[in-house]
Amino acid sequence: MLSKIQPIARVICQNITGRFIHNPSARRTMKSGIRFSKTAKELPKVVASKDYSEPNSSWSQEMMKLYEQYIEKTKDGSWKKLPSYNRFLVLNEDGHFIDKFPPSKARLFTRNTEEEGSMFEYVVFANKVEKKAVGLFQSGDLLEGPSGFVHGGAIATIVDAVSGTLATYVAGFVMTASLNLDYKNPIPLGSTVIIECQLEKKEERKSYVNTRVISHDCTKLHTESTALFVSVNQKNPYQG
Ligand SMILES: CCCCCCCCCC(=O)SCCNC(=O)CCNC(=O)[C@H](O)C(C)(C)COP(=O)(O)OP(=O)(O)OC[C@H]1O[C@@H](n2cnc3c(N)ncnc32)[C@H](O)[C@@H]1OP(=O)(O)O
Repeated sequence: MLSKIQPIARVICQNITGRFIHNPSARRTMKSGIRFSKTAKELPKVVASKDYSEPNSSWSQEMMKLYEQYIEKTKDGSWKKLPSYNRFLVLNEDGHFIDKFPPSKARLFTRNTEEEGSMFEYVVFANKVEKKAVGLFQSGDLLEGPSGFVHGGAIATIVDAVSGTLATYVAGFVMTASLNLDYKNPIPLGSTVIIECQLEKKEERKSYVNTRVISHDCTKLHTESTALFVSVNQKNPYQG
């Protein structure tokens, strides 16, 4: 088992709480719902990789200004900046990687390029008490749909990613069961928008999230969305 998982372990390192798995011998229950048992000490050390939600030179002034506003909000502990990597680590309840983990070339769809600014530049902040998340999203040239505007599928992707992050943050491992979008106004390619997500209600395994995508200056509503996320045993999604 160990020889199989070592190559994967070098690449991935994420849990949604932002805590890295640098101490495999620790026995604890992660807030994400991914449970580590004492057998986790058999796992190789997992090394942190790049946090793609850190600012880079492609970020616009608008993106940076909003980022700094939200960083300010993290200072009293009410909001938390969630890190973002290009793989998602899933362990079973015994602390081992699940059998059907994607091959090592797999990348999170929204983090699949090293070319800064070309696709999805985004960062997510979350407030657990208020059950809210805010995504700051700057669209890159490779996300074009209608000339000069962002593709509707790319908008759905980033709304799914940010609202799904909120659902994961409050409910643990989830899958998107439904995602409904109303496109109100096109998003200019290259612009920065704010993605505001609110957990509307949670009923047992079901988390309902409402989302609004607005312009960086809050003057225009671009998209509205409702989504249902269903909590699943983390082993299920990869069982054929
Ligand atoms: C770094 C972190 C990043 C996090 C962000 C990630 C965002 C991206 C997330 C994704 O893209 S996930 C990929 C896209 N989604 C899928 O491929 C999911 C495919 N569907 C499934 O796997 C299953 O249908 C699902 C897990 C959603 C539910 O199957 P289950 O067998 O586990 O549950 P079940 O069918 O019993 O439904 C549980 C409850 O949800 C309800 N439900 C399920 N699907 C529904 C639906 N579509 N609409 C309304 N209700 C639904 C269902 O009625 C039931 O309600 P009750 O408990 O009240 O009876």
